Amino acid sequence: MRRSHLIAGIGLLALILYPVINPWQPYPQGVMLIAFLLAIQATSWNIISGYAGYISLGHSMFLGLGSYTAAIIALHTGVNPLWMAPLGGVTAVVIAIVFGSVVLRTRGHAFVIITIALLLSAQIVATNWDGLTNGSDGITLELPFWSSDFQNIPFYYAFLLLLVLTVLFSAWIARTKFGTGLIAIREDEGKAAAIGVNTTVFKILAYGASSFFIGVAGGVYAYYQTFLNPVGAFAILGSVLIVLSALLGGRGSLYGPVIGAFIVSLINEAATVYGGSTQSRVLILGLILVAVVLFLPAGLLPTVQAAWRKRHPVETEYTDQTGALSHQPVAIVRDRLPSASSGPAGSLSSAGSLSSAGSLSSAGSLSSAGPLSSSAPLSSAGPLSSSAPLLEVRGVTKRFGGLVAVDNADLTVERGSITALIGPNGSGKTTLFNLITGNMPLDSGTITFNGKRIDKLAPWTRGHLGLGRTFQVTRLFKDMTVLQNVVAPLPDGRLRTMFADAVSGAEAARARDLLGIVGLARFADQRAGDLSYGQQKLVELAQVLMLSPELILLDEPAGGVNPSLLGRLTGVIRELNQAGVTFLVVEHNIPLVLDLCDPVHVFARGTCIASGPPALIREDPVVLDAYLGDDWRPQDAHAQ
Ligand SMILES: Nc1ncnc2c1ncn2[C@@H]1O[C@H](COP(=O)(O)OP(=O)(O)OP(=O)(O)O)[C@@H](O)[C@H]1O
Repeated sequence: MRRSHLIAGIGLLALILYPVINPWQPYPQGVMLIAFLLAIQATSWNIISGYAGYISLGHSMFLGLGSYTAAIIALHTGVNPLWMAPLGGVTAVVIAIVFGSVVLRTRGHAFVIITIALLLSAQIVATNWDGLTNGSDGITLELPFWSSDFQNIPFYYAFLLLLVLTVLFSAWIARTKFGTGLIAIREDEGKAAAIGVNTTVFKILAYGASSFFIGVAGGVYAYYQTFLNPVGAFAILGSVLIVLSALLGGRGSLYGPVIGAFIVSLINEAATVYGGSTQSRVLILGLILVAVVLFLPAGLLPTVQAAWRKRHPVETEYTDQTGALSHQPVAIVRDRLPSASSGPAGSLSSAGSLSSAGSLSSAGSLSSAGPLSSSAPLSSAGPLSSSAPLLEVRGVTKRFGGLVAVDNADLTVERGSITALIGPNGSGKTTLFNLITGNMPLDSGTITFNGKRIDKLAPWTRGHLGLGRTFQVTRLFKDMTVLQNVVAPLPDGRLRTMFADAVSGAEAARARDLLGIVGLARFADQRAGDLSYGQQKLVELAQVLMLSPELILLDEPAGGVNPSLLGRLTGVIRELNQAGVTFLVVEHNIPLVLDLCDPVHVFARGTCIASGPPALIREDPVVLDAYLGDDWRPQDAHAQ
């Protein structure tokens, strides 16, 4: 990255000096400033479509909105449109946020089509709102007040300045938790919500942020052109050029859209000049688009960077299944948990059990007894003295069409327990997890967490309240590093938290501590997708711990995990439980469940048919029937 910044800095210096060295050449200056304009648009587009993964094919709408705003105000007030350009940015942001709050409810192809519809609607409004826009006759502005001898130079520097600001803005976003959240949304929106990312607000803000500098540039562009009409201002080809630039250069990277925009602008200009007709450029650009999609799906910059990394490999550690075990035995976990002297009653004794001074019913929360590291409380757990259950599910039902996946189910999770939820395949366990964490809405019933009704709350709000979960199949953000994955969760929805540095000192230290607890600290800087499946499960646990959860829902933690790593996993669960974290575990590995959990709830056909300590559950004929007999029905449980 440092090398990229250096090259970008040298390139910028050359661009600043170019008109000084070559002041009397308006044509190349004009070509360059149009390239800057396209780069501003592609870099802005990258925020919503590259970082967050919501592809907009109507982004040139914001250029038109900025142009019209500056032109209309200039026309009515007599002020130079250049000074009105920032208002073009404000208009773009307002429109983006208002419409974004509606259209961002869609995703995939639907979102792409709606953004095109928005662009065309803007064109229709501009054509028909004669009183404001002068309709299809368009608006003619005064010529620039400076000499035509160096007419392009002020525009050249204005667009270059805007481009620098846009790139800095985009780089800043990428460094914040907001940026990490956008990438999390792109990679797995459901997972992002589960780790506290308010996906609705993030997407709307990203759409707004992606429009501002385009709107400002639109104001400057109106003055550069001195004429604008609806067809030119809201042209679909403009949007296609933006998308092509970002795809060619490298969507999601910082400098990729800029590089792509420079290339596309030059090809566009060459095709227009040498291609015989302006239509030939459409054909040429279309062919380039096809070639990029087929042969350069990641874009130029990421492909070059990958080739560079291949030629200059960095020594990385081999991440075998047992790599974590061999270097960080479970015992190290104890060292990182609060010692008896580090906090009030309720700390762990050196033996790893509760000291006599504190029990699960002591007034102080174990989590508040002391952080895992000096900076980080393990859990935001409320007072453990409360005798009320931590989680209560009452009469919850969820239907998928005619299938009743969860049928009037009740479930209680006591504070400080490791509660199991077992049952045959398809009995509704994962669906119940999804209902508890808010990944899907329930049809009826109530869910109370820590005395508060949560069944109507968004998944991220439940996360902020202290409800964490892991998934049946790990859902790490595979292209982020292990450390970035662990710092990705957001503990609250405050703007201050959102715009804090993604990997800041104290937080990074806390994340490394948590990785130490699961025995993977030395893999912090490796790509998460390169870890073994079992290691990814452990990273996911560390990730959830960043939210300081009171209750962690583990969906099949042992599934697909090498037996050697399984010992570490259960060891970590026990240690965390002793430090105050409550667990609800869905698991098919029955020996593991009976060893680790108490109580055990048994689910069949969407409802709880038996509950009790493992010794009783092991012997229960109803449970054996539910697992073994296909013809079993819930009423059989009552008949026994
Ligand atoms: N999104 C969905 N749409 C339709 N049906 C679904 C959906 N999710 C789950 N189901 C159905 O609901 C029932 C319960 O599924 P669920 O995944 O909750 O069971 P489970 O007990 O977790 O199973 P397993 O142990 O195999 O993971 C199944 O019949 C499943 O096919």
